[in-house]
Amino acid sequence: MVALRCSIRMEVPLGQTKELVVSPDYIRYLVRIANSKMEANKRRMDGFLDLLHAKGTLVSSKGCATANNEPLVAKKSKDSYNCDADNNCDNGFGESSLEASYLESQDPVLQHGAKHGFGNAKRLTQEEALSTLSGNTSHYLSTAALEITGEPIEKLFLWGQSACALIVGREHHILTFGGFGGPGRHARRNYSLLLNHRSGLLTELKVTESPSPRMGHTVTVVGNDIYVVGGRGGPLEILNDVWVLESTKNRWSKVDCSGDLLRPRHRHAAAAVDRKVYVFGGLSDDGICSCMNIMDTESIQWNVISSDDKWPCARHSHSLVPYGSKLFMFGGHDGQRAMNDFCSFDTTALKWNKENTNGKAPSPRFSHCMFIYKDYLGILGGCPIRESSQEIALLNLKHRIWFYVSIPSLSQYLCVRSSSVIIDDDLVIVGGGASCYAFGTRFSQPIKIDLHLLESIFKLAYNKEKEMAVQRDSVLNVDLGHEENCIPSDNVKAVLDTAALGSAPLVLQLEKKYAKLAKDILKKFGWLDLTRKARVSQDNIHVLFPVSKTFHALITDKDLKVQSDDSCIFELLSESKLVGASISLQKALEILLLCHGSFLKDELAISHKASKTPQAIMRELVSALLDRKGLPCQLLEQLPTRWETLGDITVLPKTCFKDPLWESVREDLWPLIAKSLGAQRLARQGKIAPNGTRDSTLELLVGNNGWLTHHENGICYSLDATKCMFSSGNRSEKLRMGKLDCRDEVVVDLFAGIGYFVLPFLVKANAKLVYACEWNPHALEALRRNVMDNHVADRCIILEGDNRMTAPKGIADRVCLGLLPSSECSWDTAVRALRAEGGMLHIHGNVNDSDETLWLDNAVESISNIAKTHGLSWNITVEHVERVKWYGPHIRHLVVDVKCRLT
Ligand SMILES: C[S@@+](CC[C@H](N)C(=O)[O-])C[C@H]1O[C@@H](n2cnc3c(N)ncnc32)[C@H](O)[C@@H]1O
Repeated sequence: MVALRCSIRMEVPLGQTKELVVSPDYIRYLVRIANSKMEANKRRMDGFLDLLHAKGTLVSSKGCATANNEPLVAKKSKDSYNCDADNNCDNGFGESSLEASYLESQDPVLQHGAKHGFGNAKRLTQEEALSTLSGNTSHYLSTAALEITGEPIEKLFLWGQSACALIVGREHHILTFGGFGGPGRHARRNYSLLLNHRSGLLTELKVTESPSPRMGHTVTVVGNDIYVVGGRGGPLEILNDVWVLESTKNRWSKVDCSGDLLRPRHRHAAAAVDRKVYVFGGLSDDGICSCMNIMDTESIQWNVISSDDKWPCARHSHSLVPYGSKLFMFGGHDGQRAMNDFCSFDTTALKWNKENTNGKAPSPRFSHCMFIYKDYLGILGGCPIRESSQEIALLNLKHRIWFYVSIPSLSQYLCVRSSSVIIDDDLVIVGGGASCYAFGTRFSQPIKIDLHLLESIFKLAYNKEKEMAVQRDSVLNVDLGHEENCIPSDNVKAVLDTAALGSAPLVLQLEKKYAKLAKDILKKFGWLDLTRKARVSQDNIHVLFPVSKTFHALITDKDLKVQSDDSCIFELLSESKLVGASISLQKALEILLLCHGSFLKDELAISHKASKTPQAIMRELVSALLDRKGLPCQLLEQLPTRWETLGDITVLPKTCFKDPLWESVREDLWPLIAKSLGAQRLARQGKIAPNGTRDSTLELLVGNNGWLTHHENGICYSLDATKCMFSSGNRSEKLRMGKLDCRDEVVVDLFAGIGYFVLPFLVKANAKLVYACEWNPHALEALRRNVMDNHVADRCIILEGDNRMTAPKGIADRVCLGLLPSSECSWDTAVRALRAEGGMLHIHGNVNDSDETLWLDNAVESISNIAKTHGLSWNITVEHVERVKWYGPHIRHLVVDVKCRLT
């Protein structure tokens, strides 16, 4: 049967073997509708993109679900999800812009928002994590994308693979087997890969025999052996075979099992305890399984355990992990919906139990990852993709409390059908991805998450929870009245539980009648925190004064005694007497105590603090650093107020951190800046070198290498940003070139670079052929990669060397001359490249705004003269002038489209 998938859940049958079931007219009708919908969709997307540009708010935004946050799910049949992908999508707009010139401080269009991922490749210190916590932000754990060397990273672009930890030599590695995806045409795979998560080295295990290609199988470690069970080799090939890899011998061998054999299945879950592999659930040809099959790896025998009333329901795409003699199971899909039940299987009693836990249980999901790290069980990712995809749900197995650690950068990775492996303190996530009809297939890069702070985070979260419970029970009032010589207890009620108040900003709450008096005293002694506002409480009875920590410390000092017989205090309570009166600090404190004050956390300030901008976070962190190092706070004026992102590198403008004093703290500084901006890698822009190769002088501040992939206008540009420039200011011009219709044209780009215009000509304008001239070896390396990555290499001829020597002659319909400040050196070459009948030249140049007419006249005249000297009788006209961007004060980057026609 051939059908047209015309929307997510609707299919239109078109034909079956040797027979059309609809008329050709009907097919034409469908194609017409489909095309007009695609057109309408494109217009909407273009409009959306333009709006984002106009608002200057284009930020990196990866990993999306549908509008209602439901996953886009492919259903093969009514009641099963046995599709090859859990379908969700990437919106393809993972881009932002980088400005390479003077414009970085001038053009508001380029003032794109900051990147809001909070991933951080650096291992946080405990101190940093704690300060982050007390700052009330919840981004505690650092994530880092693994930089893969050895085998191409595409080999790891798989989902439905399975992985485990394996010791090779003395080092732990990750072994991953099978899965769907891989380099070239995606397919089910059967290669075994070894990944060193520290060095990023990826190698393929050379094995003589191997299980057949598959996905949705399991990989389970038993001692030194690794067992692969079942999986799906194809729509009609559901498997139940068992293979073992003897890690010491690099040999896979098929296990000849006996006993109550496993029904063929995929998307089951497996875990091992005491040399037995336990398999639960999965999808079989007969439906979803609910049995527990146990394979004893010593007797090589399968057993099935029958269900009882506590038996969990049938499911697939769930997860199972061993912990002592127990197996914990979470989530999965029962054919109707995603689940979030959490139960355990006791491998000694062979019984299932529903687990009782405290705190909010993780949201329902399937195809997620689950792991055990020390006494924590963690869950992350899975379908449906929603906000919770940016956090790890953690269960403290001792206290049985769920808590959550938010890692916003996780949203960049599709942790769907991925594998998670714990090695030491690292959680490594390999594989995973999804496909959706609208945006195609996307695979996740391998990442690692440093878990070493988990214990501290739990303790803090736990204490905070306790503290909130204490607050809820209003037990914070500490009575001071028991002390000798103190004012009687009914006179003084101050909330003084310092530990409970922690480091939060405080307010002193007083009845309104004491407001004026208290304010005067607080002001007089500098205890009022002037950065926050005093306000009336919600009950309208009290006034809340923001107070400094010093004041809180003074008033909670044990030695503070209020002299009840000191009549002067009561006299001073009269406002008129206080004004101008000279009172001691001791007396001032005593008066305030008499006002029945209580200390509360300043919830308003806390909530403001929680939503701090990256600028504010940066200022706070750097200010503390300057303080620690004894550097002047005036340096704060050199903090950047804006930045750009290029691929995953956050690029600061070249104007920031200029003072040489910053050099002395650079080791501490750059990681802090990266942290405040949520950047994986950080760089500072340099001037584009005014040399023939227009070299980048971008300085990498955090990160090891400058290679990145930047997406713009639906094209992916890879480059080493420390070697080659990338001007986002030219974006509109790239768009304009991409909008041309070049399908019958031969184009020559005389200054191809990494493919700035070559790619729009090929990918968007569908040029028949593009000759790309370039002489910079770094740009050439990127260009070669980019034409491959954008699948246009077959229509691009790369000519290495000086275009004046290499450019073809008499064949071009269009020539692009994208060199600044001037491309005049190759105008002659451009004219000679055009066909004898003429064509179009796109001439770039930097032009003083008062000289524009002069420049245009000069261009037309020069091209006419050059044509004449080559015996070409052309009529030369200016078709269009594009003002691309301001390059410097009064200097514009212009492009003139010069049309050359045979007269
Ligand atoms: C980087 S792009 C220019 C992009 C942008 N319009 C600008 O200049 O700001 C220019 C490229 O042309 C290359 N180039 C300059 N002169 C060249 C020549 N005579 N032959 C071949 N390539 C050349 C440089 O190596 C560089 O990669």
